[in-house]
Amino acid sequence: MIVAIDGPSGTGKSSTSRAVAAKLGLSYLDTGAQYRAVTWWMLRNGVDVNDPLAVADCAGKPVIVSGTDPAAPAISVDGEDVTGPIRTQEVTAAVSAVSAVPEVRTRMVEVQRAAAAAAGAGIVVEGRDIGTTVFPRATVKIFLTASAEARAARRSGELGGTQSVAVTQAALAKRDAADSGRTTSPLAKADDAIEVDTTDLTLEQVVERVVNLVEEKRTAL
Ligand SMILES: Nc1ncnc2c1ncn2[C@@H]1O[C@H](COP(=O)(O)OP(=O)(O)O)[C@@H](O)[C@H]1O
Ligand SMILES: Nc1ccn([C@H]2C[C@H](O)[C@@H](COP(=O)(O)OP(=O)(O)O)O2)c(=O)n1
Repeated sequence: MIVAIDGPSGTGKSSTSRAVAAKLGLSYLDTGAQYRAVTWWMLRNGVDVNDPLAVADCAGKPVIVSGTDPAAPAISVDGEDVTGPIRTQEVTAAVSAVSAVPEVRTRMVEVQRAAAAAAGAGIVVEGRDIGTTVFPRATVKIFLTASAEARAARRSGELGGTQSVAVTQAALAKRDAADSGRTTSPLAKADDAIEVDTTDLTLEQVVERVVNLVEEKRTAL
């Protein structure tokens, strides 16, 4: 059982995926955290993140290990826990450039498929290209959306008011454009994904909808 949850930033992928995995007794994988971890490694090692050749050259170096427990998702690079450090604005600003490099993606997709193969009951995997590229035969594919205003308000809330909603909205738009516009495996809705607009739904409502969709599919299998 593979549940693929894709969508742009701030649509509720992480919160929804964790809650759905916990409710259904499935594993959970945050692929965005993996791209952030590679980006953190590049910055730490002085690699020019805007030079795709330099990034490609060392794409195979960082060893990324992701926990798959929805109650405590953790991620390490070369044995160092980077769960906190991968959320800095510096990493957020650089992650789209790093994740556009094909060599980085090839490496991460291997890690993602291995995590799914190791998950006993099944796994909820969230990202940008899970339904299109990583698991094109996923059991259920969900594509979350929300208005630009709602997404910026949510993210800005998370940053504790340290950044205005307008600045956050501009940064999200820039990242979405880069993620949707890249050549390799861009952010996209799979043809057979079910779109859920979360703008006017509470998190609980979104979780309930996704759990129902997964259970309908399970019954039909
Ligand atoms: N339906 C919703 N309504 C209101 N806030 C939400 C909803 N879904 C998620 N959030 C909040 O929005 C923020 C971003 O959610 P997150 O799950 O990290 O999104 P994503 O993984 O798509 O970037 C979090 O603070 C989360 O609690
Ligand atoms: N499957 C994925 C997941 C994320 N990415 C890239 C593109 C995103 O801007 C970054 C960070 O993803 P993440 O899900 O952590 O982003 P947000 O939580 O929405 O801020 O990683 C990707 O290219 N492919």
